[in-house]
Amino acid sequence: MPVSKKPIANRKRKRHMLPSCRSCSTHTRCLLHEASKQQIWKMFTTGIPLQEKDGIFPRHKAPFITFVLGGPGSGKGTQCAKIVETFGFNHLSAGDLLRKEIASNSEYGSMILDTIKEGKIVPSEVTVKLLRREMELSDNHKFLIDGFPRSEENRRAFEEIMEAEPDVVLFFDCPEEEMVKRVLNRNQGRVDDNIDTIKKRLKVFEALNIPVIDHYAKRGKLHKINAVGSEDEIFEQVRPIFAAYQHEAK
Ligand SMILES: Nc1ncnc2c1ncn2[C@@H]1O[C@H](COP(=O)(O)OP(=O)(O)OP(=O)(O)O)[C@@H](O)[C@H]1O
Ligand SMILES: Nc1ccn([C@H]2C[C@H](O)[C@@H](COP(=O)(O)O)O2)c(=O)n1
Ligand SMILES: [Mg+2]
Repeated sequence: MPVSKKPIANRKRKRHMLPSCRSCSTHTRCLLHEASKQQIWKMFTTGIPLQEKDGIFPRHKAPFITFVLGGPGSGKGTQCAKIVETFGFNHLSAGDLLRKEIASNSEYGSMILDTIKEGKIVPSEVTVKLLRREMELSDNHKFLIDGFPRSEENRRAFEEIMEAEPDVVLFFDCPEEEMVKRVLNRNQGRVDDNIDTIKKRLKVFEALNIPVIDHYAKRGKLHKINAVGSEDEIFEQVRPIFAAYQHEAK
């Protein structure tokens, strides 16, 4: 499933619209440039436009963040596609971003591949860095963050690094036997779609993801969806959640 509708070339161009350091003409890393990016992020998460003197193009909208949770094969990606179509969100799948890192032979690629094959969770700083990069490059302030946070460590890292919390958390609640059936029928060539890895992923989901779900339930942010039924039936439970927020998220 594509992570972004925009071609890479356009996304790169957008990054170049960001100001470079005042003291150099390149976009290479330097302390001033890093500070400038920090300012952009601060503004992005607070929604407070920077002043003219900051030398940064102002963005006026605070991000609207939805976390999409559920076990392996519960239908997160399928429902995200429908939410994008109906409500115009930018869909960021943590799993897709990690698989892209593997495919691009990045410095973390082999570690990510080993972790995914084992059904375990990739260290949070890697995943949060990938999400943050996509969010910084996005023109769209409405984000669906699919398959994240997978653990309390993921959740805390996001809150600390991004200085942001989700507005909405969706939980697709699906029985294990249904999830196993769906994953084994998925046929997308994923290295983790085999019975051994699925069993491990289900254990990791119970041990690490359920506490995150409980956390957001206690904070009144969780929307539990019954993930059994046709795709359209499930979407009819999702639709009113975003319809209610549509004004706020615009
Ligand atoms: N309501 C549904 N009924 C039957 N099959 C479904 C339903 N929703 C999705 N599927 C199918 O189940 C499989 C898993 O769905 P999907 O990839 O959306 O799950 P996921 O939660 O994103 O899984 P993962 O965490 O492994 O990425 C896909 O083949 C999808 O077409
Ligand atoms: N926050 C995340 C999300 C995903 N991963 C790894 C481990 C998952 O089993 C795999 C596939 O994710 P999915 O496409 O099923 O959402 O990616 C992770 O480590 N941390
Ligand atoms: Mg998925």
